[in-house]
Amino acid sequence: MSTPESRKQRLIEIILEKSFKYSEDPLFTLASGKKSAYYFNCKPTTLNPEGMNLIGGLLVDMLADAEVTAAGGLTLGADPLAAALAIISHQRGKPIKAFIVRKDVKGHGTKSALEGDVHAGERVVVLDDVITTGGSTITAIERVREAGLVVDRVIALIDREEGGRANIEALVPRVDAVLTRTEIMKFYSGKPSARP
Ligand SMILES: O=P(O)(O)OC[C@H]1O[C@H](OP(=O)(O)OP(=O)(O)O)[C@H](O)[C@@H]1O
Ligand SMILES: O=C(O)c1cc(=O)[nH]c(=O)[nH]1
Repeated sequence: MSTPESRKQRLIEIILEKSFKYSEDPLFTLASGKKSAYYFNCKPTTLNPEGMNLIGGLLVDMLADAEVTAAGGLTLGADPLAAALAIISHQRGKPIKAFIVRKDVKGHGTKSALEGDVHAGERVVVLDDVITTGGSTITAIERVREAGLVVDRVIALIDREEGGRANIEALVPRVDAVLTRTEIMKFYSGKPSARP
């Protein structure tokens, strides 16, 4: 039978196989403008059927005691996480709705910043696939609050452990990560010289 630890272990394997990239020349440019020799392109994991199923289950476990009605974050990284959580939470009998925070407020029609069946006063989780500086997550938190929702906590798939978590903790009481960079890199078998 699978345990949360064995499911996390399998998720790490998928991330290392599909999402971890290393390059010293050229370096990756990050959302914050920082440069890095490594990059987690999470989409091949978060859009993978097994990856989605594992992520949805792990998020449901992490939210077992949370009184929240919905989860979502800044598009695009958060979207597959929110969808996976919505489906698995429904299957487990405690549904958590998905929502999407637009990068740009829609210029016509509803002119909305948030998409989904969410309403002012609801208690929600803000998701992100990666936290580096926390800037993207903080943008999502601000938009969510502007819409009148209450942020219960933040959950990221991967915390790169570069200070972003502390930046978010200044705004939200609780910030969790499914995995940290350290937990993932323990299982990286690339050249030692290529370790971030
Ligand atoms: O903590 P930060 O310094 O903000 O960096 C992390 C953010 O960077 C990536 O988003 P990106 O801007 O690449 O957008 P995408 O998800 O639309 O690809 C990732 O999905 C996080 O949201
Ligand atoms: O900081 C970022 O922009 C970033 C880092 C990373 O590893 N993965 C990602 O999607 N974004």
